[in-house]
Amino acid sequence: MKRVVFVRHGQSEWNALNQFTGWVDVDLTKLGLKEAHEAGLKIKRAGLEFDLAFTSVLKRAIKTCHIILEDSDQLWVPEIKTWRLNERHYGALQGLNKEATAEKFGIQQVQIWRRSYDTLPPLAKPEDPNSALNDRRYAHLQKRSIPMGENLKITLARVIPFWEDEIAPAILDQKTVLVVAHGNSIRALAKYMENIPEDKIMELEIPTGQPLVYELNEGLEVIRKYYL
Ligand SMILES: O=C(O)[C@H](O)COP(=O)(O)O
Repeated sequence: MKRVVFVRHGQSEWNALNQFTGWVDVDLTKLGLKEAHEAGLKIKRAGLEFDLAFTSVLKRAIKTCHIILEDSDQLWVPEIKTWRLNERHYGALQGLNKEATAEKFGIQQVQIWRRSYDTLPPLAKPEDPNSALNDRRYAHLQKRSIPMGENLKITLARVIPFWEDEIAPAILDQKTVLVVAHGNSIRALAKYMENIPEDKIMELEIPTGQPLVYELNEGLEVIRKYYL
């Protein structure tokens, strides 16, 4: 039987402040570190041994990945980092407080921005200091003509090619794989793997720091899914 384990990073500084985060590269909080250590321990206790780990290019996921591998005594495991597993880019919402934004634009609008499948967030302007990030990571979006902000549909369209090209072949090659990513990149993967319809995916929430195991058959269809 084949296995892939998804873990959303531990609580980040902006999760704690309830701010839209997206591609802003914030660190883990103390609680986030604790969640990562607990995830590592759960994986160790479950006897899960990985052959390969994948994570994003954002430090909250990378650190969670390293803590898990260290605490389960598997720090040797080869690791691949990719922007394709990043959190969805939250456009001009990045850095805004979710509650204050709901007070300004209404709870319903904010819920649409957060959970609608194909509504884009308000787009960030590249020169907007709040969109952070004048850095090379934005070049990935620009080069691919992806707008400065993603909905789940666009997120899925950039996550799934990576699944198809890198993760799925590794699993088919008998490798047990760890994927440490983000709420919305994991939702995109779950939607694809479980064939969850567009109007149902908005109900799926991914908690921080909880290892989610998918058992798969030879054709990579989901047999069973459970949290450790
Ligand atoms: O980027 C963020 O703000 C969070 O990590 C995910 O946020 P969401 O639950 O509002 O999509």
